[in-house]
Amino acid sequence: MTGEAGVVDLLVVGGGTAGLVAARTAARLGASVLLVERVRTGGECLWTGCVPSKALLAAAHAAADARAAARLGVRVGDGTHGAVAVDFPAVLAGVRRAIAAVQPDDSVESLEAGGVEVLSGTARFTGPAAAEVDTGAAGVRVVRFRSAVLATGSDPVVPDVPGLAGAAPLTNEDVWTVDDLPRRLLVVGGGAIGCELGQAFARLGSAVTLVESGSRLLVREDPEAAALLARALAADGIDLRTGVALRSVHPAADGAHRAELSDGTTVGFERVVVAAGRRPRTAGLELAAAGVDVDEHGQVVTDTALRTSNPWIFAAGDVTAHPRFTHVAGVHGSTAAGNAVLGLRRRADPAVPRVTFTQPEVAAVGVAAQDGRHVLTVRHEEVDRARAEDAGPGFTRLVLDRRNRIVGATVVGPRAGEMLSELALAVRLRCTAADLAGTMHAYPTYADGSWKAAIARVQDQLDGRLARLAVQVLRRWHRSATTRGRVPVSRRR
Ligand SMILES: Cc1cc2nc3c(=O)[nH]c(=O)nc-3n(C[C@H](O)[C@H](O)[C@H](O)COP(=O)(O)OP(=O)(O)OC[C@H]3O[C@@H](n4cnc5c(N)ncnc54)[C@H](O)[C@@H]3O)c2cc1C
Ligand SMILES: NC(=O)c1ccc[n+]([C@@H]2O[C@H](COP(=O)([O-])OP(=O)(O)OC[C@H]3O[C@@H](n4cnc5c(N)ncnc54)[C@H](O)[C@@H]3O)[C@@H](O)[C@H]2O)c1
Repeated sequence: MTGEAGVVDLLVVGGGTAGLVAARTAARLGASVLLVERVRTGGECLWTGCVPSKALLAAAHAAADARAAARLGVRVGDGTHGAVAVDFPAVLAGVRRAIAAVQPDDSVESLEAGGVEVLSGTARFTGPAAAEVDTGAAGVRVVRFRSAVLATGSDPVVPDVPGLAGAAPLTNEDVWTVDDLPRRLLVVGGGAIGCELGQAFARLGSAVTLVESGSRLLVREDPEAAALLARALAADGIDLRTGVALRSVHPAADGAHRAELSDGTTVGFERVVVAAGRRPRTAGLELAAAGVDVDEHGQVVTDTALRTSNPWIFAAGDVTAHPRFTHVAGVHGSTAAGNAVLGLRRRADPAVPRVTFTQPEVAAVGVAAQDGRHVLTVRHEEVDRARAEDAGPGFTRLVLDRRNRIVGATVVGPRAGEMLSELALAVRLRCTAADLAGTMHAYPTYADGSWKAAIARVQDQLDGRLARLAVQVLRRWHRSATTRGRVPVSRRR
């Protein structure tokens, strides 16, 4: 059966974060909006990404905190490491509850209440302003559109390693469905997913080996932040193998497997999770028919206003070359929809905050420390809250440009992600170290770290030759003015 609707103002392909926000934004602007989703609205973040991983980490961190409580004089059970019991099915039930709690916000009902028409099916382009949606039993629907937002997300990459397929590798898409806690878990990849899942499973009781082919974890972040995280993961019992790639996988006794690594060593495991990067989801979309270009990695190419090579088609979220985060998908979805419906050229904000939700959290925004920039670092040893809580190593690092504007920051420690928001605002508003130093911060908070760093910079400048001269002149003038009685008595000390 083929049906043809009238021309919609905006076709949105994909009902993950980017598509949901794009559709709602356009509907709020009065446009007629059709959102096509092939599986279920909510996308990766809700079902297989942020929400389940943060729920799993909450359980894992609770187990670790209980084990570490004796350090603060609090005994759990008989106080031994094994006294903390993890009920893995109950942990997974908690993960499902977390998803169910968030799901209504992303539901078809909430979209429809916002004025969005939702069609369940798989879209493909048939021309620069036309698409077909295969709805399964209800047949194919032809859609003509004035503009469109592509928001089809990304798939996990499973490397073509001999024998790996035989070990039934898990990815973020199905790791939530394992019935039993794996006794030995191999994690392939030391990016955000590998670090978060690796720490979660280690803290819940699996013996985890993490293999990363690069020379360190979190390759896009500050090297010292990555080093601190590596120490923390090792303290959780994770066997970290960096600079080593997975070469092949072989069956072993009792349904287990043996991995051979590029350094000649082997690792035994029951289950393997692959977190080795992402691939944009464009297969079957017939982008060529729509005149939409992709780059050599298959990512949809956009300009700064998120417009593709077809001026009426925009793209947002993981399918583009932009950093793969939910907040990026949401903000870019909104920007793309606004530009598409109103004909604007608003730019996507380049200052992207990023947080890896391990313990310690690793949070960063803007540019990393590099030559030619002024870098200020305050370590946990100088932050009273960290000292009071015996928080372990961590730091705050600010990166300044030549005019003392904050252009980047990295924070490693408890609640680093919460601290980051102030620094993201500082980067966006081009605040200087003096602006941050002049903003009173509550004591004792971890944000003391960034405050102290900014104050140190201002004090540094006051120690400069010109500043010292200015202070001397001011003091002399003040002294002579008070002597001559030109300054009111109330201002004299
Ligand atoms: C384990 C994990 C943890 C994460 N944690 C975080 C985190 O803590 N914070 C953070 O910011 N980010 C996190 N991310 C990243 C975040 O999940 C993604 O960046 C974000 O969900 C991308 O949203 P999207 O809308 O671009 O894509 P998606 O959410 O993947 O949505 C795309 C949608 O398009 C649909 N679709 C695809 N093709 C078609 C078609 N032809 N027709 C119709 N529909 C189609 C798909 O079914 C899907 O629903 C995490 C990712 C993972 C894997
Ligand atoms: N907290 C968060 O915001 C959060 C959490 C999870 C994921 N994410 C997003 O999801 C995206 C995907 O995450 P990811 O961790 O899969 O990708 P990634 O690209 O960040 O990391 C993948 C890692 O796997 C390594 N690798 C690739 N092939 C390998 C092999 N054969 N053997 C050993 N190592 C190998 C790579 O060197 C790389 O370091 C990230 O870009 C991130 O933005 C965000």
